[in-house]
Amino acid sequence: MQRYNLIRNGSIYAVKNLKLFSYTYAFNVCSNRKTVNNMSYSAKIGPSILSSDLSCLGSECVRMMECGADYLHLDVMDGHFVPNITFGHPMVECLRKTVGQDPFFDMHMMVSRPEQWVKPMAAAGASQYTFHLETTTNPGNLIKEIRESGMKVGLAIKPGTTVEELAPWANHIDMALVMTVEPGFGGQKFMEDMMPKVTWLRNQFPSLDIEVDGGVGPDSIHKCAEAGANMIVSGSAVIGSDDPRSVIALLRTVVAEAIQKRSLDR
Ligand SMILES: O=C(CO)[C@@H](O)[C@H](O)COP(=O)(O)O
Ligand SMILES: [Fe+2]
Repeated sequence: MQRYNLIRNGSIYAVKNLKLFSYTYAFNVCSNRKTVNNMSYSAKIGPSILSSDLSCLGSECVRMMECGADYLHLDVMDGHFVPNITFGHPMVECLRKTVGQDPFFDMHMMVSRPEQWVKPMAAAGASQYTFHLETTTNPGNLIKEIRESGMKVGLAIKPGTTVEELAPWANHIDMALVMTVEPGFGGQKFMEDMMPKVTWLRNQFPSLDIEVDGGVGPDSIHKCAEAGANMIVSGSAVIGSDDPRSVIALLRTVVAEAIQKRSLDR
């Protein structure tokens, strides 16, 4: 019942924007892509597999891709930067063999000394290396090392870190990650008070991929989309659902509609 209501709300939102839909049909939410007004990002949903049965990670990754995920968000925790431990590059190597070369692996590196895992993660098949600004004194050098290893660069900030601290690096990275929970555990409550960071980043850097992570699901996606996030990590809301395909589709539709609206408002 709850899912039905949310989807209905999504439809009401679409009807309100019917006028926008008519003359932008060529690049509407069906293609999930727009390139007008120098904005070139799209809505992407990346399930966090942290909430899945960890003894079945390979099949869970395959299942998420089959349910329409755009990418996979893999949470690496070292028990030092965060009070929890997950897995490292050997697991990524196994997952890559299981899912094949296509799925995009966004590595959320919740580790101290992220420099030490760049090369092993690249060799294991990681697509993007998202490190925390709080963990290094030399982000510029780390960004360079990640690029030289052939991966995309993501830069994450914890709730207590200001977005102004991230800003000097924004033109040098592929994606900014605004954490919407304290990193360390899945299933926490979404922190709505992080949304001004997303809004600020979207205004300052109109083409940047902006990811939100933590407590994001059908109840919080409208806030994220309106603020300007386009890469959506969702763990328990997707993995714990009886119908992950519908949840992924709903999240993507809400974000795609917000992107389209923003492009036309400019
Ligand atoms: O990085 C983290 C937590 O530290 C996240 O990726 C969570 O694992 C997302 O799970 P939900 O909050 O959506 O359940
Ligand atoms: Fe994460």
